[in-house]
Amino acid sequence: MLSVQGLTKSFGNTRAVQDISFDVPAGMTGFVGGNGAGKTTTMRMIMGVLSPDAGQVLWNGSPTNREIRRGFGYMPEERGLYPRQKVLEQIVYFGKLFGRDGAAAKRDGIELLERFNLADRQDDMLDSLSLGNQQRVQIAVAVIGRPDFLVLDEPFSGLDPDAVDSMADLLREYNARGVPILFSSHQLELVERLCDNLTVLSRGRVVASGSRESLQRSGRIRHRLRMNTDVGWVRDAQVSVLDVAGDTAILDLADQAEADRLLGEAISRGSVVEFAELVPSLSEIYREVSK
Ligand SMILES: Nc1ncnc2c1ncn2[C@@H]1O[C@H](COP(=O)(O)OP(=O)(O)OP(=O)(O)O)[C@@H](O)[C@H]1O
Repeated sequence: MLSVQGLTKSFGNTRAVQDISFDVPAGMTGFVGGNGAGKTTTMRMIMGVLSPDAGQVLWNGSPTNREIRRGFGYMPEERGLYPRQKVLEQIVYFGKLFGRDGAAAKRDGIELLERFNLADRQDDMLDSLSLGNQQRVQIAVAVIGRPDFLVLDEPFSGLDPDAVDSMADLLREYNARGVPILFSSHQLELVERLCDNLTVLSRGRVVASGSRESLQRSGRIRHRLRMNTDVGWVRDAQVSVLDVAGDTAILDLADQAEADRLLGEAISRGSVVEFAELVPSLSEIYREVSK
């Protein structure tokens, strides 16, 4: 597990991140936040590209160093590949930098290119590929060293739906092998689809962090009541009413006792068609904590 502890970083007078702490356990962790929230700065500190003003990064309980970070795969925001180098050569080159044997890196590189439908482009120059395809090569480079941990800065941006799916499949596979993944994204529907955990930054601070389950249970759970009759009466039922429209009401109930009381009153007034908890989606949680 990776732990970020109290990281702080300023650029001149700009406080990019301030005393942020969160864990990246096994599974996939979505790292979200508005423009300038501090995601890239945090990822760069995790990778040792930037040094923090304060705080530390732990990997399985030990402070990270160059050697530990050699086991981390990274897809930086500024996609740092060589435009005038052949695709496969480039993947093999990075594989060797990560200590892989050349032949093994070549074998894995070809397999990765096949997965991304790029096998026939392996001897082409990188800059002859479309941007989306260059991004697929960039992810191949991030995983060619067989990383223990993956840090991916906006891996899905600019990809078409097929490329998103093949990227997502690849990440799930690494995840299943026990590689924790931290990825940033502005695409909340993807975060919703892929993530077990979520960390939300807002203006350089962590405003929510944890498993999907714990985050969904931490706020107040809303309820939807639908009856075979008008539910306008809930306005006088001394509960917090978020919305009423005809036969349906959305309610913010304090606890089980309040839910039981409301349901009892509903039954005494007609037939209850639905009385259900509305568990928030990760996107809703994101919007709520980022206000
Ligand atoms: N090298 C730098 N020099 C000066 N300011 C910087 C530098 N890098 C980041 N910042 C500032 O730090 C803050 C956080 O930026 P960062 O790139 O980490 O945010 P982000 O969450 O990745 O944003 P985005 O979603 O727009 O990529 C911003 O105010 C940014 O302008």
